[in-house]
Order: sequence, then C-alpha cells, then structure tokens
Amino acid sequence: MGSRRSPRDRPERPEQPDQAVRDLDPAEGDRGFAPAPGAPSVRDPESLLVGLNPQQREAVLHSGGPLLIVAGAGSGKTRVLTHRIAHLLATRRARAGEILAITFTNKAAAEMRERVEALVGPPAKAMWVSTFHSACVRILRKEAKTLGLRSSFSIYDSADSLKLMTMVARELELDPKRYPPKALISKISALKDELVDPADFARTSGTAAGAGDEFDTVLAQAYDRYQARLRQAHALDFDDLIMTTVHLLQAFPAVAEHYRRRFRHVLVDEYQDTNHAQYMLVRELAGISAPAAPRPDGAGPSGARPDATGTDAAPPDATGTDAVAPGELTVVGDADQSIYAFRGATIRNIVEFEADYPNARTILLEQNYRSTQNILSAANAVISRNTGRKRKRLWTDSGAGPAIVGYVADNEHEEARFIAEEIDRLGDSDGVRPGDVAIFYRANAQSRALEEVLIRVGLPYKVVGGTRFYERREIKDAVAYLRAIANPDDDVNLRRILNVPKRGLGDRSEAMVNAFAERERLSFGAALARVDEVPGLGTRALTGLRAFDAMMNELRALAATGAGPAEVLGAVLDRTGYLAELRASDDPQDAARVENLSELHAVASEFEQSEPDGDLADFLERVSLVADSDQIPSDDDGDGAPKVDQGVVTLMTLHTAKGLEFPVVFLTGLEDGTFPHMRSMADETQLAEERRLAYVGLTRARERLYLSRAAVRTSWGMPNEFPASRFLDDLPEELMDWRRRESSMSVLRSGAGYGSGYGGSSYAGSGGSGQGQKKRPVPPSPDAPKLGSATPRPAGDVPSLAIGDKVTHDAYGLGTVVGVEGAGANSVAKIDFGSDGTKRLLLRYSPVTKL
Ligand SMILES: Nc1ncnc2c1ncn2[C@@H]1O[C@H](COP(=O)(O)OP(=O)(O)OP(=O)(O)O)[C@@H](O)[C@H]1O
Ligand SMILES: [Mg+2]
Repeated sequence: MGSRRSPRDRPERPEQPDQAVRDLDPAEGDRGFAPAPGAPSVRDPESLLVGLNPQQREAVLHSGGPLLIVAGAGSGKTRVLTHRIAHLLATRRARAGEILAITFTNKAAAEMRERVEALVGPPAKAMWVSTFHSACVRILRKEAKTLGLRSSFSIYDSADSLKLMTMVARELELDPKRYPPKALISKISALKDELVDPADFARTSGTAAGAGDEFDTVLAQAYDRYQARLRQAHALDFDDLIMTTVHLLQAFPAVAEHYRRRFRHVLVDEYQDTNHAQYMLVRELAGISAPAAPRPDGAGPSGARPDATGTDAAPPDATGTDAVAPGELTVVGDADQSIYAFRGATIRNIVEFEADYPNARTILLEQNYRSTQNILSAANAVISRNTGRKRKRLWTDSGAGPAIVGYVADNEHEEARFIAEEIDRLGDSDGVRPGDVAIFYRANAQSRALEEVLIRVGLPYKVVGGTRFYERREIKDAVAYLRAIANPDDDVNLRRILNVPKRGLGDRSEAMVNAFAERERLSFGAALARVDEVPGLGTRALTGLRAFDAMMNELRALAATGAGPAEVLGAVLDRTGYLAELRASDDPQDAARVENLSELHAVASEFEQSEPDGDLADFLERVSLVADSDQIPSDDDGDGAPKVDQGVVTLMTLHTAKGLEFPVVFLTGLEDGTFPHMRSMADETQLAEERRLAYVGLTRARERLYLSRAAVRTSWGMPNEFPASRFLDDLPEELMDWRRRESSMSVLRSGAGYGSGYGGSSYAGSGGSGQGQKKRPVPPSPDAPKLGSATPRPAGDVPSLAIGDKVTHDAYGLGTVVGVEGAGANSVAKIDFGSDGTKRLLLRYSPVTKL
C-alpha cells in the first residue's frame, strides 16, 4: 500500500493541515461573506442558465441519480458547479443548509462561496462550502461525544505528529536509524488515506498472527501505540480527520442518517484528486450504496470500521439501513489533471465512477472558454502522449491568439531577467498589470532566483501556497548558524540553533545556561564557554553543551581562516548533521528543504564570485537586505486582496496552480531534470503524472503563454547543464515563437556558471534546436544523488586544444575547434559541431576528447 505513495519526489503538501484547520472556527455557525451591495436575494432561475452551453445547462438542471461531469481544463466545470448550486437555491429545489460543496483548497472554497453569493445573495450563507478536512472537523466537533472525544479535541499538525511518534518510538525502544519516526509517520499517513486502522493493518500484514516482515511488525506496534497516545491526548492528526469521520458514519447509522437528511446535495470539485478515504466519505455522506466488489487497490470492500473509536457499536450495514433516500451527488473532474497520486489519490475514482454508480449520468463538456486555440493545442499536444486516457475533443471559438513564446536562457538568473523584462514590456505595450501575471515552477526552491530579480526591478509579487524564500524554516536555521558564527554574542540566533538539529539540549538546560549568563552579566555565547561553572546541569546536558560550543568554535575558526560563506555554510550543514537528517527522511517536505538549502548555497557561491573580498559578515549583510526588502512588495496577508491597485505578480508551484486561471502565464524551468523532475524520470508512472502536471500548468493561461528554460542551473555551487524538457519536444513548431533558441553560454565569460554532466549523470548539454534535444540524457537512477552533481575533471586532465583540432563530445559528437580562450583549468573552447551548432564549452566541465 505504501508503495503506491512513493515517498520520492513528493512536493510539499498543497495545503498544510494547520492551515486548513486554522481557517475554520468550529464554534461559528454558517458564516459567509457579506453579499455584494445590491445583490439580488434570490435570482430568477432562468437568468442562471443564460450563457451556458447545452451540456452545461443539462448539468445544471439534472436531478436524481449521481452526476459525473468529466471535462478538460477550462471547460466550465467549476462554473457549472456554482451555477448548479445557485439554481438549486433559486428554484427552491434545495435550501442552502442542505448543500455541501467540497473543493480542494481554502482559496478555492472561498472563491466558490463568493461566486454563489454573487449569484443568489445572502441565502447562500447557510451552505457548507469547504475543503474535505474543514468539513470533517465541523462534523467531528459536533459528534465528538459519540466518539468519546472532547469536542475541543486538538488537531495535530505534522510537527506535532512527528513529536508524538518520536516519543512512541522511544517508548518502544526502536532504533531510530532503522525505524526513523518520520518514515513511520509517513507510512501511517498512507495507511490512513486507505482507511486502514491499526487492527486492520495488524490483520492484513499478518503481524497479528505473528507473521509479516520485521518492518511491518514494528510498524503495526508503532501505529497502535501512536493511535492510543493520540486518543489519550484527545487529539486527532490531519489524516485522522477524514478516517475518523468515515468510521463515525459507518459505525453509527443514526449519525450517518442525520447528515444524509441534512445534505441533500453533495458537490465535489477536482474529484480526480480524491483519495480512497475521501471517496468513502463522499459516498457515506451522499448515502449511496457501496459497490459490491472490493476495491483492488484499497483496504477492503468499504473500509467499515465498527470499532474505530474504542466503543462497541454494532457493525454497520454497508448498504445503509436508514430510510433516507440517497442525496444528489455531483462530482466534477478531469482525469488528465490528476496530480496527487503521490498522496494516494486514485484516478480510478473518476474512471470507474460509472461502474461504482450504475445509475449515474455522465456529461462531457468539450468547449473551452478559458484559453486561446494555440494554448489549447499546446496542452493537447503534451497530454496526448499519455497512454490509457480517454481522448477528448476540446475546442474553443476564441481564436488562435498570440503564438506561445519560447525562451532559452543561459541560466536561472537570465531566465528570471527575461521574465521581469517581458512583464514590464507587456505593461507598456498591452496594459498588462502585474496582477494578470503568474509564474509557475516545479519545485519551491526555484522561486529564489525569480524573487531576487522581481525585488531588484521593483515588481510587486506574492508567493502563493508557499513561504517566501528567506522565511523558510531551513533557510532561517542555516542563516542563524552563520550569524552565530559571525557574532558569538548573537544570543537570539545562538539559542535558535542550540538544539537544531536535535542534540538533547532541551529547554531546561537552555534556561540554566541563560540564568547563569544573566547572573554573570555574560552573553549566552560567553556563558556557553564557561558551561562547566553552570550549576545544576546533568552530565548529559553538560557534555552536549560542551560539544556544541566546541563545534561552533571550530566553525568560527574556519571562517577566520578566510573561508568564503559558501564553504562555511557547507561546513555548517555537514558538521551539524542538519543536511544528513533531511536527506535520510522520506518526507517530501524534507526533500524540498534540501533543495532550498542548495539554493542558499548557490546564493553564497554567487556572492563569493561577485565579491571576492567579501567575508561572512558582508554576506550576512547582503542576505538581511534581501530578506528585508522581501517584505515590501507583498499584499497584506498573502491571500487576500492585494493592496496595490495593479495587483501583484503571483508565484506558485504547478501543484498550487490547479483550478486557477491567469491572462498571462510564465511556465519556467522546462528542463529534463527540473520538469519533469529528476526523480520522476526513471519511472513511467511518475512521468505520466509529471505530464499531467504540465497539462495543468499550460491550461492555466488565458491569452499569453511563455515557456522558458535555463541551459544551466546551479546547485551546491556546481553548475549543471540541463537539456530541454521532453515536454517542449511535443509542441508543434508552428505554435511557437522562439525569442531565443539557444543559450549563448555568455555565462562562461563571467565565470558564473557552466558545465555539463562530465563524470556525473551525463546530461547532453544545452542548445540544439531550442525546441528540444535530440540526444536524451540517460535518466539517473533513483538512487542517484538527490541533487545534480557535475564533477569537474582534475586540472591536469583538461585537454589543451588549438584551433583546427578535431574533438568528440559525448552528446554533440564530432566537432572542430574554432576558437580557444584562457588556459589550463579555465580554458574555454569554441567548437563547431556541424548541425548541432557552435558551442562555447568550459573544458573542465565538458565531456570533450581530443582526437
Ligand atoms: N458558458 C460559458 N460562457 C462563458 N464563459 C464561460 C462559460 N463556461 C465557463 N466559462 C469561463 O471559462 C473559464 C474556465 O471555467 P472553469 O474555471 O469553470 O473551468 P474548469 O473546467 O473548472 O477548469 P479547470 O479544469 O482548470 O478547473 C472561466 O473563466 C469561466 O468563467
Ligand atoms: Mg475548475
């Protein structure tokens, strides 16, 4: 089961548990937004059908059995949902309190509520429009007594869950190296997505009967103990919210009946991204019979858990014994936009909807109202490469629109510069406002280069669904180390990192050192140097504090010898074990943290190159300036209405972009290894999901679409050359307007970044047609290093070339040297590779052999 949720390459969760729940005030009744001034209280139902096409109209008017609307991006699925809700209210087929609408993010939920209120006014307030998790919290708070829970139960976020699992692991005396708490938690989360509780797991894994492998045996024990501890604490973790609600509805028919009577209409947007637990929840709420056959991928026929809560209720009847007629269920989705398989979402929920609900009506929508034909054609070209999908005929009558702009940048900075200049230009020539523009990327770490340029040129922006680069926890931790190294008396930063990563120096030890420091009028750092004199410390704490102080002093000594900030940062991440801990984790958030730290390392390397005389303090000063200006061009809360009239440019990952639309979209980092992500490249299933992600990204654009890539990206100070993304290869040439097809590699002259996978994962290099790379790199194996690793050859091995020499290059083949600059380790050759063009290559990093 866990294997379906590959831990590799899982982007950050689209919505943090705490966020989902924070927005919710359980004590609050049905609270809505204020209606627009002058909004009609209830619309004339006919007016709600105006402008809809026949299929959309049919979907709005449908009544009776389950309704599935499957359609490509931008065909009005969400619009149909909102109009259907409004129409139900306007015709009085439903009261607002009878409606439960579920979407994927809080932002989408707020938008949907607003849209319905705009259509029907205040009566819409009593609707439940929320995410799966928020709806479950509301139900659970109300029904807590039935479950023997306090209605004020706590909700554990991922940090709390990890803390609890660490305690459990300690109690069970588990070896943290073999059974890292993070790995256990992530497996448990996957089990909960499948509605598998501890008893189920013990049974199905065979561990209850004393069989099962060692890991499963430990996992079963840890899971059981973890749940018991949660119960003791009157707490539920994020995944429990859904699993417990499903179990509640299954175990207590009277409760289920209550909600079925209440929610006569259940509507779900983005249905393709529901996982098994969410699927079951929808079915329980709508009161629709379970399919007879067990799900091959799931935990059992219905996942029914009579004893989920420690009570001894009678086993539920999976078909429902209540007298309530099934409610009306409407789900809308697009199998081509399923991008959460890594979290257990299964396309099967949509593909086999009709099989699960034999009386279901399916409506297809084929007209796209969002994008120009060029954008649609590009999206279709990319997605049509996926096998096993239903063909769709999406069309639009909005005209071809401008060509799709392609751009090959030398590196990530130049890519960012191009985007900023283009936004500026569009503003002057077409009146495009910053608020019309979105920039997408595959991984959070990519935002850094973009943010820096936007700050420099003064374009206001916000990062949606993520944290601005310098506010990310790992970046703050790393910078805190550097500050504490540069200034031993920087108490705030020193205390921030005293126990990061965990080294057994708890609050008590810190308080004792602090008390000593205050008494002796010392800084905290100076008190650490005299830790032997601090009264009351236990031996373990004393040893830990001494070791910490010694480590910090060594790092300070390194900085004092003139090591650059990149080297000091590398030493910090290495010596403290910070990086090793993140790398050992199979939590996707930790993989993203490693990428972010690599970005910080790149910042430090760039600083070293641009300011060869700068020291650590100078670097930190630069960082503070950027981090501070980071605050300026933002909207008030990152989510609400922008303060600036013109709006702000929106930056987000492709995952966050789902369901949204923008007049102008920049899709960046189209390189094999960046997008598709390096860790997805060796696996067909994961590649298919990356392709769906590309389809999501491309179809967000209404009028203008820009696709860019950087020939070279730097990680851990090592420039890596990336070939064009395979998704670019799929685009018909006639759709494209290539502003720049080939990297000039001018970057070589500045010495800022270059290289190829010489000795590393043999990337073929940049260039070629700009549209793509004829020679594909060998996809790195899944165990390849997590980050790119271009290894320079030793200086002595750099070939010495002269004009006229014949060479071979691993990717470009035979070539003739037409120019040489520099000598030794820094020599750059200009080589004519015939049809592949003329390349400037830094020989130290290039797989070139003299013939
Ligand atoms: N009949 C229509 N007439 C005019 N505009 C429409 C019509 N139907 C939808 N639209 C517009 O088309 C755009 C896309 O609609 P919507 O967001 O509902 O599509 P979607 O199918 O939910 O897309 P996605 O798959 O990306 O979630 C919106 O701007 C919407 O207002
Ligand atoms: Mg939608």
